[in-house]
Amino acid sequence: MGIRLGAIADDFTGATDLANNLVRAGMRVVQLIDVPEDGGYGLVGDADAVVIALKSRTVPVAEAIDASLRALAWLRGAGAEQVYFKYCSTFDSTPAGNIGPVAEALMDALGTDFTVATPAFPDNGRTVFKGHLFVEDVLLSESGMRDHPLTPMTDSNLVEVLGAQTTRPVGLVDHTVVASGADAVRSRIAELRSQGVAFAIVDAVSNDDLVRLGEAVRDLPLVTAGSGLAIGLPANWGLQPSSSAAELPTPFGHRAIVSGSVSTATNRQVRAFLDTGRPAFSVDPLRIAAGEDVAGSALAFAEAHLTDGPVLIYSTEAPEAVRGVQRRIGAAEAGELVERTLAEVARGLVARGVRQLVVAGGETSGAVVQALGITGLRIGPQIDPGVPWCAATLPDGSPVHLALKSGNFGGPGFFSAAFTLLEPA
Ligand SMILES: Nc1ncnc2c1ncn2[C@@H]1O[C@H](COP(=O)(O)OP(=O)(O)OP(=O)(O)O)[C@@H](O)[C@H]1O
Ligand SMILES: O=C(O)[C@@H](O)C(=O)CO
Repeated sequence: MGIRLGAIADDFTGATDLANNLVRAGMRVVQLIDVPEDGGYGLVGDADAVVIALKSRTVPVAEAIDASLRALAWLRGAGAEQVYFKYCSTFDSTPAGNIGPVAEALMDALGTDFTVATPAFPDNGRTVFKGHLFVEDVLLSESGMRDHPLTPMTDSNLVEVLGAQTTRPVGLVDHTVVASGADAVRSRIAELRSQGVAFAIVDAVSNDDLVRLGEAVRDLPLVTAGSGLAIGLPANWGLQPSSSAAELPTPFGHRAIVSGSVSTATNRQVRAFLDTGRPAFSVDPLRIAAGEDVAGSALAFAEAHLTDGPVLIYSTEAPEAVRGVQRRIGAAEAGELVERTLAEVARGLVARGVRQLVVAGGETSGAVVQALGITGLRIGPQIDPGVPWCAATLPDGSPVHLALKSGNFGGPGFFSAAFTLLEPA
């Protein structure tokens, strides 16, 4: 039997976020890092859903389309009955894309003329009302996303934002319809379709809205969304929440955290961890740029402290300090140097017996997972909304537990809470 749902996520931590919501709603899920070469269908096992993690959010449009179509072909080969294109709950994109152009390419490949779009994820404060996206209590355009270096979001009206990225008409299924139930949503979709509308932004302010929407989109070959819509889909295959969907092997080994995220939530989490007095090593990008062996120093520090871990290795700094570094050595250069160093640190930690590793930051997670040679993740229990523990196998065959945290996810005590969750009850 093939998989039920095949998903394509435009970044690493976003893929884990989606997989987490599917698991919580009852699906067994495998997350793959990029499209497997040479088939690789053996990785699927007994999974109900496969999420392929791409790094396509901010690459040139043609590259994003190409990677997404390769992922689609693989998922269809695995038997996917429905396809889910996952983007960020803050709709991270520019007028050039990549959400609109990728969605259009997937629609064409699937031979469908219509899909829905909603980044709503109420558990993390993302809601859509009258087509406008809110982050907690403020409009997207008034949130921190307005200053994002790559995808500044200065318009909260998603009908307009998506409209600028696609040649096809964009409509709205508004909240009065969603609140009336799945049949009302289906009727509205039929009406929009008859008017030649190709995309419908769908309002959702609660999990109940997403469950109703999930039921309504049962027969669409393609859905596009943040991770929120995932809570409404497994029931379409008769699957119900069950703790066995999130079972992972027993964890062992040393514990560490690698944080290259510079987001507000991670800054708070690093401060809270430092306040506990546990061992922590700060990675300074300027020392890396000066040619010092910062990874070596970090690993020497970690080695001395792993037995009283978790140990934190972090480059996380407040925006002011990050801007200062970027002015000195350039944003792209700083990012690359830090990612390379933290990836080397992660490899060294694993070589020193770390088998429970938390990584903070989407780009950082991508660099770490690639450096560790991991090709797939089995999704386990949720630490905080959007962030589960995962189990993976290293190239030498040994197991490792990983938690890949999006920059803005998780409560202040996330780092300590993550390890507590793995302890026997
Ligand atoms: N102190 C620093 N100075 C400059 N750049 C840094 C510093 N620390 C980390 N970086 C870079 O900033 C980028 C952070 O991106 P990353 O995606 O890992 O985290 P994030 O943006 O906070 O989280 P997310 O993308 O999950 O929302 C990386 O390229 C990282 O290498
Ligand atoms: O949807 C979200 O907010 C996250 O899964 C994400 O994509 C962060 O990069």
